[in-house]
Amino acid sequence: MSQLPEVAANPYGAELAAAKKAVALAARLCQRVQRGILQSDVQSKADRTPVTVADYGSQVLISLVLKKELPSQSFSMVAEEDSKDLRKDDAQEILEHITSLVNETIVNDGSYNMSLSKEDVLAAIDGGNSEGGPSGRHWILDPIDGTKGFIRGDQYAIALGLLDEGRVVLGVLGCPNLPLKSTNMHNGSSSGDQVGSFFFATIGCGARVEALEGSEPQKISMCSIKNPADASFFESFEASHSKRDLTSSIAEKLGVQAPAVRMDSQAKYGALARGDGAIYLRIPHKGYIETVWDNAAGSIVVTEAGGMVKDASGNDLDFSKGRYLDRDRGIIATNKYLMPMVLKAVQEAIKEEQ
Ligand SMILES: Nc1ncnc2c1ncn2[C@@H]1O[C@H](COP(=O)(O)O)[C@@H](O)[C@H]1OP(=O)(O)O
Ligand SMILES: [Mg+2]
Ligand SMILES: [Mg+2]
Ligand SMILES: [Mg+2]
Repeated sequence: MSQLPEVAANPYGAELAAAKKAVALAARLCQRVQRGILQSDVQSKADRTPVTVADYGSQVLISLVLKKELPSQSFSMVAEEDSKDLRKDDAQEILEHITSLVNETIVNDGSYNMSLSKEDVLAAIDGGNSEGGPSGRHWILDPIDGTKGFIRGDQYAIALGLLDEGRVVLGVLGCPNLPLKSTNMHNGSSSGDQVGSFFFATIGCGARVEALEGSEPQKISMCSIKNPADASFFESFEASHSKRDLTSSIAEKLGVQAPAVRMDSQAKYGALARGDGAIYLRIPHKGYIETVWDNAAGSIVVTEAGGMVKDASGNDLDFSKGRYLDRDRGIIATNKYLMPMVLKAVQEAIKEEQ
Protein backbone atom coordinates (compact mmCIF):
# COMPACT_ATOMS: atom_id res chain seq x y z
CA MET A 1 0.00 0.00 0.00
CA SER A 2 1.57 3.33 -1.02
CA GLN A 3 1.91 5.65 1.95
CA LEU A 4 0.82 8.96 0.45
CA PRO A 5 1.53 11.89 2.76
CA GLU A 6 -2.19 12.50 3.17
CA VAL A 7 -2.75 8.85 4.11
CA ALA A 8 0.21 8.77 6.50
CA ALA A 9 -1.14 11.88 8.26
CA ASN A 10 -4.64 10.50 8.28
CA PRO A 11 -6.07 9.63 11.73
CA TYR A 12 -7.89 6.73 10.04
CA GLY A 13 -4.92 5.73 7.85
CA ALA A 14 -4.62 2.20 9.27
CA GLU A 15 -8.36 1.61 8.97
CA LEU A 16 -8.34 2.92 5.39
CA ALA A 17 -5.51 0.59 4.39
CA ALA A 18 -7.33 -2.39 5.95
CA ALA A 19 -10.67 -1.43 4.39
CA LYS A 20 -9.11 -1.08 0.92
CA LYS A 21 -7.41 -4.44 1.24
CA ALA A 22 -10.65 -6.08 2.38
CA VAL A 23 -12.79 -4.59 -0.41
CA ALA A 24 -10.19 -5.38 -3.09
CA LEU A 25 -10.10 -9.03 -2.04
CA ALA A 26 -13.90 -9.29 -1.91
CA ALA A 27 -14.09 -7.67 -5.36
CA ARG A 28 -11.95 -10.47 -6.78
CA LEU A 29 -14.38 -13.07 -5.47
CA CYS A 30 -17.37 -11.12 -6.83
CA GLN A 31 -15.77 -10.68 -10.26
CA ARG A 32 -15.12 -14.40 -10.50
CA VAL A 33 -18.72 -15.24 -9.59
CA GLN A 34 -20.14 -12.62 -11.97
CA ARG A 35 -18.07 -14.01 -14.86
CA GLY A 36 -19.53 -17.45 -14.03
CA ILE A 37 -23.11 -16.11 -14.06
CA LEU A 38 -22.64 -14.37 -17.39
CA GLN A 39 -21.14 -17.48 -18.99
CA SER A 40 -23.89 -19.76 -17.70
CA ASP A 41 -26.97 -20.70 -19.69
CA VAL A 42 -30.31 -18.95 -19.35
CA GLN A 43 -31.77 -21.51 -17.01
CA SER A 44 -29.11 -21.19 -14.35
CA LYS A 45 -29.06 -17.40 -14.76
CA ALA A 46 -32.55 -17.35 -13.24
CA ASP A 47 -31.20 -19.22 -10.22
CA ARG A 48 -30.26 -16.86 -7.40
CA THR A 49 -27.66 -19.22 -5.90
CA PRO A 50 -24.55 -17.67 -7.52
CA VAL A 51 -25.30 -14.18 -6.26
CA THR A 52 -26.10 -15.54 -2.81
CA VAL A 53 -22.73 -17.25 -2.75
CA ALA A 54 -21.00 -14.00 -3.73
CA ASP A 55 -22.91 -11.90 -1.15
CA TYR A 56 -21.87 -14.24 1.66
CA GLY A 57 -18.34 -14.81 0.32
CA SER A 58 -17.70 -11.07 0.09
CA GLN A 59 -18.94 -10.53 3.66
CA VAL A 60 -16.74 -13.38 4.98
CA LEU A 61 -13.58 -12.03 3.32
CA ILE A 62 -14.16 -8.47 4.50
CA SER A 63 -14.80 -9.47 8.08
CA LEU A 64 -11.71 -11.70 7.99
CA VAL A 65 -9.33 -9.13 6.50
CA LEU A 66 -10.46 -6.35 8.86
CA LYS A 67 -9.81 -8.57 11.87
CA LYS A 68 -6.42 -9.72 10.54
CA GLU A 69 -5.23 -6.22 9.62
CA LEU A 70 -6.48 -4.47 12.78
CA PRO A 71 -5.85 -7.13 15.45
CA SER A 72 -5.74 -4.75 18.38
CA GLN A 73 -9.10 -3.08 17.67
CA SER A 74 -12.41 -4.34 18.98
CA PHE A 75 -14.60 -5.45 16.09
CA SER A 76 -18.20 -4.53 15.42
CA MET A 77 -19.83 -4.68 12.00
CA VAL A 78 -23.30 -3.84 10.74
CA ALA A 79 -23.65 -5.90 7.57
CA GLU A 80 -26.49 -6.91 5.29
CA GLU A 81 -26.18 -10.70 5.40
CA ASP A 82 -26.63 -13.15 8.29
CA SER A 83 -26.05 -16.90 8.56
CA LYS A 84 -29.60 -17.98 9.44
CA ASP A 85 -30.46 -19.52 6.05
CA LEU A 86 -27.04 -21.10 5.70
CA ARG A 87 -27.50 -23.02 8.95
CA LYS A 88 -30.50 -24.92 7.53
CA ASP A 89 -30.02 -28.56 6.51
CA ASP A 90 -30.76 -27.94 2.84
CA ALA A 91 -28.10 -25.19 2.61
CA GLN A 92 -25.09 -27.39 3.28
CA GLU A 93 -24.11 -27.59 -0.41
CA ILE A 94 -24.14 -23.81 -0.77
CA LEU A 95 -22.15 -23.44 2.45
CA GLU A 96 -19.58 -25.88 1.06
CA HIS A 97 -19.43 -23.84 -2.13
CA ILE A 98 -18.94 -20.53 -0.28
CA THR A 99 -16.23 -22.09 1.88
CA SER A 100 -14.23 -23.32 -1.12
CA LEU A 101 -14.68 -20.05 -3.01
CA VAL A 102 -13.42 -18.06 0.00
CA ASN A 103 -10.46 -20.41 0.52
CA GLU A 104 -9.52 -20.31 -3.18
CA THR A 105 -9.64 -16.51 -3.18
CA ILE A 106 -7.35 -16.41 -0.11
CA VAL A 107 -4.87 -18.85 -1.70
CA ASN A 108 -4.80 -16.96 -5.03
CA ASP A 109 -4.15 -13.69 -3.20
CA GLY A 110 -1.30 -15.13 -1.18
CA SER A 111 -1.42 -12.59 1.71
CA TYR A 112 -2.72 -15.00 4.33
CA ASN A 113 -1.81 -18.54 5.14
CA MET A 114 -5.09 -19.95 6.40
CA SER A 115 -7.96 -22.20 5.47
CA LEU A 116 -11.50 -21.71 6.74
CA SER A 117 -13.91 -24.43 7.84
CA LYS A 118 -17.66 -24.17 7.29
CA GLU A 119 -18.03 -23.14 10.94
CA ASP A 120 -15.43 -20.37 10.44
CA VAL A 121 -17.44 -19.12 7.46
CA LEU A 122 -20.68 -19.01 9.48
CA ALA A 123 -18.91 -17.22 12.34
CA ALA A 124 -17.37 -14.67 9.96
CA ILE A 125 -20.80 -13.91 8.46
CA ASP A 126 -22.24 -13.43 11.93
CA GLY A 127 -19.44 -10.96 12.65
CA GLY A 128 -21.74 -8.55 10.78
CA ASN A 129 -24.69 -8.77 13.15
CA SER A 130 -23.98 -5.61 15.15
CA GLU A 131 -26.76 -3.11 15.72
CA GLY A 132 -24.40 -0.14 15.25
CA GLY A 133 -25.53 2.98 17.06
CA PRO A 134 -24.17 6.28 18.35
CA SER A 135 -21.23 5.13 20.47
CA GLY A 136 -18.01 3.37 19.59
CA ARG A 137 -16.80 2.22 16.20
CA HIS A 138 -18.79 0.10 13.78
CA TRP A 139 -17.94 -1.04 10.27
CA ILE A 140 -20.91 -0.78 7.89
CA LEU A 141 -20.94 -3.26 5.02
CA ASP A 142 -22.97 -4.02 1.93
CA PRO A 143 -21.02 -7.01 0.53
CA ILE A 144 -22.74 -6.65 -2.86
CA ASP A 145 -24.76 -3.51 -3.34
CA GLY A 146 -26.95 -3.59 -6.43
CA THR A 147 -27.64 -7.31 -6.57
CA LYS A 148 -29.87 -6.89 -9.62
CA GLY A 149 -27.08 -5.13 -11.52
CA PHE A 150 -24.66 -7.88 -10.48
CA ILE A 151 -26.92 -10.55 -11.99
CA ARG A 152 -27.45 -8.55 -15.19
CA GLY A 153 -23.70 -8.05 -15.61
CA ASP A 154 -24.06 -4.32 -14.95
CA GLN A 155 -22.97 -2.06 -12.11
CA TYR A 156 -22.62 -3.18 -8.49
CA ALA A 157 -20.45 -2.08 -5.59
CA ILE A 158 -18.76 -3.54 -2.57
CA ALA A 159 -19.45 -0.80 -0.02
CA LEU A 160 -17.63 -0.51 3.31
CA GLY A 161 -17.93 2.40 5.71
CA LEU A 162 -16.76 3.12 9.24
CA LEU A 163 -18.93 4.80 11.85
CA ASP A 164 -17.09 6.44 14.78
CA GLU A 165 -19.19 7.93 17.60
CA GLY A 166 -22.18 8.19 15.27
CA ARG A 167 -20.36 9.83 12.32
CA VAL A 168 -19.29 8.14 9.09
CA VAL A 169 -15.52 8.76 9.02
CA LEU A 170 -14.39 6.48 6.20
CA GLY A 171 -15.83 4.95 3.05
CA VAL A 172 -14.50 2.57 0.42
CA LEU A 173 -16.48 1.71 -2.72
CA GLY A 174 -15.23 -1.01 -5.03
CA CYS A 175 -17.02 -0.76 -8.39
CA PRO A 176 -15.61 -3.55 -10.60
CA ASN A 177 -17.63 -2.62 -13.71
CA LEU A 178 -17.38 1.17 -13.56
CA PRO A 179 -14.91 2.57 -16.13
CA LEU A 180 -12.01 4.36 -14.46
CA LYS A 181 -12.22 7.16 -16.95
CA SER A 182 -14.77 9.76 -16.07
CA THR A 183 -17.56 9.94 -18.64
CA ASN A 184 -17.46 13.72 -18.24
CA MET A 185 -14.35 15.81 -18.84
CA HIS A 186 -14.82 17.82 -15.63
CA ASN A 187 -12.05 15.90 -13.92
CA GLY A 188 -10.02 15.46 -17.09
CA SER A 189 -9.00 11.88 -16.36
CA SER A 190 -7.18 10.08 -19.17
CA SER A 191 -6.88 6.51 -17.99
CA GLY A 192 -7.89 4.90 -21.28
CA ASP A 193 -10.51 2.19 -21.32
CA GLN A 194 -9.65 0.64 -17.97
CA VAL A 195 -12.66 -0.77 -16.12
CA GLY A 196 -12.90 -1.03 -12.32
CA SER A 197 -13.05 2.06 -10.10
CA PHE A 198 -12.02 2.09 -6.47
CA PHE A 199 -13.27 5.14 -4.54
CA PHE A 200 -12.20 5.96 -1.00
CA ALA A 201 -12.53 8.83 1.45
CA THR A 202 -11.75 9.61 5.06
CA ILE A 203 -13.18 12.50 6.98
CA GLY A 204 -11.32 15.76 6.38
CA CYS A 205 -8.90 14.20 3.88
CA GLY A 206 -10.85 14.37 0.60
CA ALA A 207 -12.04 11.65 -1.76
CA ARG A 208 -9.94 9.73 -4.26
CA VAL A 209 -10.27 7.18 -7.01
CA GLU A 210 -7.80 4.63 -8.29
CA ALA A 211 -8.00 1.59 -10.54
CA LEU A 212 -9.42 -1.46 -8.78
CA GLU A 213 -6.33 -3.30 -10.01
CA GLY A 214 -4.15 -0.58 -8.46
CA SER A 215 -2.91 2.77 -9.81
CA GLU A 216 -1.86 6.19 -8.52
CA PRO A 217 -4.86 7.61 -6.57
CA GLN A 218 -6.39 10.78 -8.00
CA LYS A 219 -8.24 13.35 -5.95
CA ILE A 220 -11.82 13.77 -7.15
CA SER A 221 -14.32 16.59 -6.85
CA MET A 222 -17.97 17.18 -7.61
CA CYS A 223 -18.88 19.13 -10.72
CA SER A 224 -19.40 22.82 -10.05
CA ILE A 225 -22.46 23.39 -12.26
CA LYS A 226 -24.66 26.17 -10.88
CA ASN A 227 -27.46 26.12 -13.43
CA PRO A 228 -29.73 23.07 -13.11
CA ALA A 229 -30.55 23.27 -16.82
CA ASP A 230 -26.95 22.11 -17.46
CA ALA A 231 -27.15 19.28 -14.92
CA SER A 232 -27.72 15.59 -15.46
CA PHE A 233 -29.08 13.34 -12.76
CA PHE A 234 -28.60 9.75 -11.63
CA GLU A 235 -31.28 7.41 -10.40
CA SER A 236 -31.72 3.66 -9.88
CA PHE A 237 -31.67 1.39 -12.90
CA GLU A 238 -34.53 -0.61 -11.41
CA ALA A 239 -37.93 1.05 -11.81
CA SER A 240 -39.14 -0.71 -8.66
CA HIS A 241 -36.42 1.08 -6.62
CA SER A 242 -37.25 4.62 -7.68
CA LYS A 243 -40.36 6.73 -8.01
CA ARG A 244 -39.83 7.78 -11.59
CA ASP A 245 -42.96 9.91 -11.90
CA LEU A 246 -41.60 11.97 -9.00
CA THR A 247 -38.00 12.16 -10.28
CA SER A 248 -39.16 13.25 -13.73
CA SER A 249 -41.39 15.94 -12.24
CA ILE A 250 -38.43 17.14 -10.10
CA ALA A 251 -36.23 17.24 -13.22
CA GLU A 252 -38.89 19.18 -15.10
CA LYS A 253 -39.21 21.75 -12.29
CA LEU A 254 -35.43 22.24 -12.38
CA GLY A 255 -35.33 22.55 -16.16
CA VAL A 256 -32.96 19.58 -16.45
CA GLN A 257 -32.57 18.81 -20.17
CA ALA A 258 -30.53 15.61 -20.12
CA PRO A 259 -32.26 12.24 -19.70
CA ALA A 260 -31.81 10.43 -16.36
CA VAL A 261 -28.64 8.34 -16.08
CA ARG A 262 -29.82 5.03 -14.63
CA MET A 263 -27.29 2.91 -12.80
CA ASP A 264 -27.39 0.25 -10.10
CA SER A 265 -25.82 0.52 -6.66
CA GLN A 266 -23.64 3.05 -4.83
CA ALA A 267 -21.54 3.27 -8.01
CA LYS A 268 -23.85 6.28 -8.53
CA TYR A 269 -22.34 8.04 -5.50
CA GLY A 270 -18.83 7.38 -6.85
CA ALA A 271 -19.67 8.59 -10.36
CA LEU A 272 -21.32 11.70 -8.89
CA ALA A 273 -18.32 12.42 -6.64
CA ARG A 274 -15.96 12.56 -9.63
CA GLY A 275 -18.28 14.80 -11.62
CA ASP A 276 -19.83 12.34 -14.08
CA GLY A 277 -23.19 13.95 -13.31
CA ALA A 278 -24.49 16.70 -11.02
CA ILE A 279 -27.41 15.27 -9.02
CA TYR A 280 -28.38 11.89 -7.51
CA LEU A 281 -32.06 11.48 -6.71
CA ARG A 282 -32.82 8.45 -4.55
CA ILE A 283 -36.58 8.58 -4.05
CA PRO A 284 -37.88 5.10 -3.23
CA HIS A 285 -41.53 4.11 -3.23
CA LYS A 286 -43.47 4.90 -0.06
CA GLY A 287 -42.85 2.55 2.83
CA TYR A 288 -39.32 1.54 1.80
CA ILE A 289 -36.95 1.81 4.74
CA GLU A 290 -33.35 2.71 3.90
CA THR A 291 -30.51 0.76 5.51
CA VAL A 292 -27.24 2.30 6.64
CA TRP A 293 -25.15 -0.03 4.44
CA ASP A 294 -26.84 1.25 1.26
CA ASN A 295 -25.59 4.80 1.83
CA ALA A 296 -22.72 5.09 4.36
CA ALA A 297 -19.68 4.57 2.11
CA GLY A 298 -21.21 6.38 -0.85
CA SER A 299 -22.25 9.42 1.14
CA ILE A 300 -18.79 10.13 2.59
CA VAL A 301 -17.21 9.74 -0.86
CA VAL A 302 -19.59 12.49 -2.05
CA THR A 303 -19.21 14.81 0.95
CA GLU A 304 -15.41 14.51 0.88
CA ALA A 305 -15.49 15.37 -2.84
CA GLY A 306 -17.18 18.63 -1.81
CA GLY A 307 -20.79 17.52 -2.27
CA MET A 308 -23.80 17.44 0.03
CA VAL A 309 -26.09 14.52 0.91
CA LYS A 310 -29.48 15.31 2.49
CA ASP A 311 -32.86 13.77 3.04
CA ALA A 312 -35.96 15.25 1.39
CA SER A 313 -36.45 17.68 4.30
CA GLY A 314 -32.90 18.98 3.95
CA ASN A 315 -31.53 17.18 7.02
CA ASP A 316 -28.16 15.43 7.10
CA LEU A 317 -28.40 11.64 7.09
CA ASP A 318 -28.18 10.14 10.58
CA PHE A 319 -26.28 6.85 10.55
CA SER A 320 -26.29 6.53 14.34
CA LYS A 321 -29.77 5.05 14.79
CA GLY A 322 -28.88 1.38 14.20
CA ARG A 323 -29.29 -0.73 11.08
CA TYR A 324 -31.81 1.59 9.45
CA LEU A 325 -31.49 5.18 8.37
CA ASP A 326 -33.69 7.60 10.21
CA ARG A 327 -34.67 9.93 7.42
CA ASP A 328 -37.53 11.66 5.77
CA ARG A 329 -38.53 10.39 2.29
CA GLY A 330 -35.76 10.26 -0.24
CA ILE A 331 -32.06 11.06 -0.40
CA ILE A 332 -30.59 13.84 -2.50
CA ALA A 333 -26.91 14.28 -3.32
CA THR A 334 -25.55 17.20 -5.29
CA ASN A 335 -23.18 20.18 -5.07
CA LYS A 336 -23.70 23.08 -2.66
CA TYR A 337 -24.91 25.43 -5.41
CA LEU A 338 -27.69 23.16 -6.65
CA MET A 339 -28.80 21.69 -3.31
CA PRO A 340 -31.24 24.50 -2.30
CA MET A 341 -32.95 24.42 -5.72
CA VAL A 342 -33.09 20.63 -5.85
CA LEU A 343 -34.54 20.43 -2.33
CA LYS A 344 -37.19 22.98 -3.19
CA ALA A 345 -38.17 21.02 -6.32
CA VAL A 346 -38.24 17.73 -4.38
CA GLN A 347 -40.45 19.18 -1.66
CA GLU A 348 -42.84 20.74 -4.19
CA ALA A 349 -43.09 17.50 -6.16
CA ILE A 350 -43.80 15.48 -3.01
CA LYS A 351 -46.47 17.97 -1.91
CA GLU A 352 -48.18 17.90 -5.32
CA GLU A 353 -48.24 14.12 -5.22
CA GLN A 354 -50.26 14.03 -1.98
N1 LIG B 1 -37.51 -1.74 -3.17
C1 LIG B 1 -36.34 -1.15 -3.08
N2 LIG B 1 -36.27 0.17 -3.27
C2 LIG B 1 -35.07 0.78 -3.20
N3 LIG B 1 -33.90 0.12 -2.94
C3 LIG B 1 -33.92 -1.19 -2.72
C4 LIG B 1 -35.14 -1.88 -2.78
N4 LIG B 1 -34.88 -3.17 -2.52
C5 LIG B 1 -33.55 -3.29 -2.29
N5 LIG B 1 -32.95 -2.09 -2.41
C6 LIG B 1 -31.53 -1.88 -2.14
O1 LIG B 1 -31.19 -0.61 -2.59
C7 LIG B 1 -30.05 -0.69 -3.41
C8 LIG B 1 -30.47 -0.58 -4.81
O2 LIG B 1 -30.28 0.66 -5.15
P1 LIG B 1 -30.20 0.94 -6.69
O3 LIG B 1 -31.51 0.54 -7.25
O4 LIG B 1 -29.94 2.38 -6.65
O5 LIG B 1 -29.09 0.10 -7.22
C9 LIG B 1 -29.46 -1.95 -3.18
O6 LIG B 1 -28.63 -1.81 -2.07
C10 LIG B 1 -30.60 -2.84 -2.88
O7 LIG B 1 -30.19 -3.84 -2.07
P2 LIG B 1 -29.04 -4.94 -2.42
O8 LIG B 1 -27.79 -4.48 -1.73
O9 LIG B 1 -29.61 -6.13 -1.80
O10 LIG B 1 -28.89 -5.00 -3.93
MG1 LIG C 1 -27.53 -2.61 -1.00
MG1 LIG D 1 -26.38 -6.11 -0.82
MG1 LIG E 1 -29.73 -7.77 -0.68
